[in-house]
Amino acid sequence: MDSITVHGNGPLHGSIPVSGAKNSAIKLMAAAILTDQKLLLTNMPRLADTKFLGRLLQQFGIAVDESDGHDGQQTLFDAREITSTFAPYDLVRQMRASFNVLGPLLARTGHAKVSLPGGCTIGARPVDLHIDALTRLGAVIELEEGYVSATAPKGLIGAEIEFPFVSVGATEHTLMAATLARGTTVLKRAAREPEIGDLARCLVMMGAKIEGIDTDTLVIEGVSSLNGGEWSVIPDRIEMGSYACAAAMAGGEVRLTKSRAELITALSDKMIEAGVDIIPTEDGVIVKRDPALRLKAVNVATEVYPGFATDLQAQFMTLMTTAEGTSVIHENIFENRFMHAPELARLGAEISVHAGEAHVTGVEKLKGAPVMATDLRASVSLVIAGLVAEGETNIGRVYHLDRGFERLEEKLGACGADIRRIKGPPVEGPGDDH
Ligand SMILES: CC(=O)N[C@H]1[C@@H](OP(=O)(O)OP(=O)(O)OC[C@H]2O[C@@H](n3ccc(=O)[nH]c3=O)[C@H](O)[C@@H]2O)O[C@H](CO)[C@@H](O)[C@@H]1O
Ligand SMILES: C=C(OP(=O)(O)O)C(=O)O
Repeated sequence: MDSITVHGNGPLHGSIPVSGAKNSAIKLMAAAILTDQKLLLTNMPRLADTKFLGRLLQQFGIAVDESDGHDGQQTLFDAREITSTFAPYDLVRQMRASFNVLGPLLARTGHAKVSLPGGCTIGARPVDLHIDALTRLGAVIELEEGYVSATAPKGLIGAEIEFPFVSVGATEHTLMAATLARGTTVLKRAAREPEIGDLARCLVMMGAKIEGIDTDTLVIEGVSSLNGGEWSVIPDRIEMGSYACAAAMAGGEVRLTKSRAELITALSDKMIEAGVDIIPTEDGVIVKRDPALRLKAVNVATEVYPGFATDLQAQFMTLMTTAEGTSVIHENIFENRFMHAPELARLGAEISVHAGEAHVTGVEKLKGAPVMATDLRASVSLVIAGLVAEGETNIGRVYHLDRGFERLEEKLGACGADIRRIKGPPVEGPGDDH
């Protein structure tokens, strides 16, 4: 199991290219199941999660070929023939988003058996909304021995579905299935995250008929088959926001490229309020902070898009650990997403957590210590803290980080960070506990 060591060594200066979005790439990969033609995804991040989902797709008989192309890293999917529609527990347990193959398999072949994903450290994360929505589309679903067995004896049939609350995964899952359903599907209270827009636009490129993209009501007119094609994955706003927090924490000037400023507006607004300079550019932002000036504490509450992303909450909490004053952070999406707080406390942060609320009182200095990554975004929040902590911070269990951050040491190292990976024995899959 690898670990990462960081020595706090002052401001960052340089440029970081933002990779393709993990949370878009893995849904686009699932969309490859929907067509018997080739789908080429460009601007693909190479991450533990994409590698792992690639292996699951191969198990269904889908050819997956990674290469370098005109738009950087790319992967070609060929789902001409689906030879298996079974996703075993061992493969789904290691990555929750693997569950999202259920709808596409069902829509394409009429049957699928996929393991329930189970809980993870950030919350229980049930899939009841996914199952209810697929049932509304005419799927016959049985739950037995931890598996969801689904059939669509007459094919999927369009329906009007109003989600009881906003779910990113359930919106994407139902959207994919509905593209091949007979008739019209209306999804109300749909999530509007940019990754859903990316998925919907790729599906339209493949021949799907979707209206209302980027709104909370999606109208899908089912078609009998989808085509292949080529699609470039949108930039990863969570990776971009994480590096913005890193630059703000360490001070200095970092240019984030290959992205779009508006993808992180909710975060930028809070960072500006705290005293960070964020300058939009043609392909991203410049993040600037005079290391001699202390940031001000500001409050945040996580919300569905376009609100403040839960996936940036841990990183922002780290930023607040050395700000002047007390910041109140509400986590409204996941019931247990403050696992990084006790780890940050090991570095000297003053944080108290009660239910869904954390109070962070800024300290003058953090001090290096051994800490443990508990989930993906928690792990990067510890790296960010390590950039300013006096002495050495060693972060264990970085297999969590490898799920979603491509070449992190290289990207931060190029801006002057003193960061290195210490190799340990390999971990099978993206890791067990998420
Ligand atoms: C791979 C991926 O894209 N993951 C993202 C996705 O996760 P994911 O799609 O799992 O998140 P959801 O939006 O579905 O979850 C939101 C809330 O709804 C609950 N819920 C969800 C589905 C359901 O059937 N029943 C239910 O109760 C969840 O437990 C959670 O409390 O959106 C989250 C919220 O922006 C992000 O943090 C994750 O990074
Ligand atoms: C929680 C995340 O991912 P997943 O939904 O795959 O666990 C994340 O990307 O921060």
